[in-house]
Amino acid sequence: QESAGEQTESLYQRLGGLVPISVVVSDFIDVVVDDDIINANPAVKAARTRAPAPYLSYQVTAQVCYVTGGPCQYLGRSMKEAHGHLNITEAEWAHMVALFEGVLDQHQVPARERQELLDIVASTKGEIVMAP
Ligand code: HEM
Repeated sequence: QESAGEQTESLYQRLGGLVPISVVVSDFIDVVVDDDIINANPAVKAARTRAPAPYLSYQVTAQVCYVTGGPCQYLGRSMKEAHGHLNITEAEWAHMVALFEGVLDQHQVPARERQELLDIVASTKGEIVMAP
């Protein structure tokens, strides 16, 4: 079972499915919405009324479930539509990645899955970072 299953298991399966994914995403969103460096961006702070933490957790969980091969649909906006007006800077991006790494470490996500998640996040940078 081990040797046959391992090659074909999706990232979604290797992460343990929707329960651990939703917990990690929710913790990550809570850390980001509480963070002083991220909240120093006035457009991001202002967007919190429109997009409160539970809503972001829901959308990001659906997105992660979907892109990792899980049984979800992501029906939210594109990353460009969701972030284009937020003037997110390189420094804010780097800080968000560090916060995400911290949450992945807290939850002891294994090295391979951790790297795949970081690669997925990195692949969205061009659509999200709008300022130098
Ligand atoms: C520094 C980095 C980021 C910041 C500060 C940030 C902040 C935000 C904010 C404020 C919103 C709500 C925007 C609005 O409704 O006006 C939002 C939406 C969203 N973000 Fe991010 N975000 C970041 C990176 C990411 C990344 C890396 C992902 C996933 C790969 C992501 C996924 C989403 C999703 C799925 C939504 C909801 C889209 C919708 O409402 O349709 N964000 N983000």
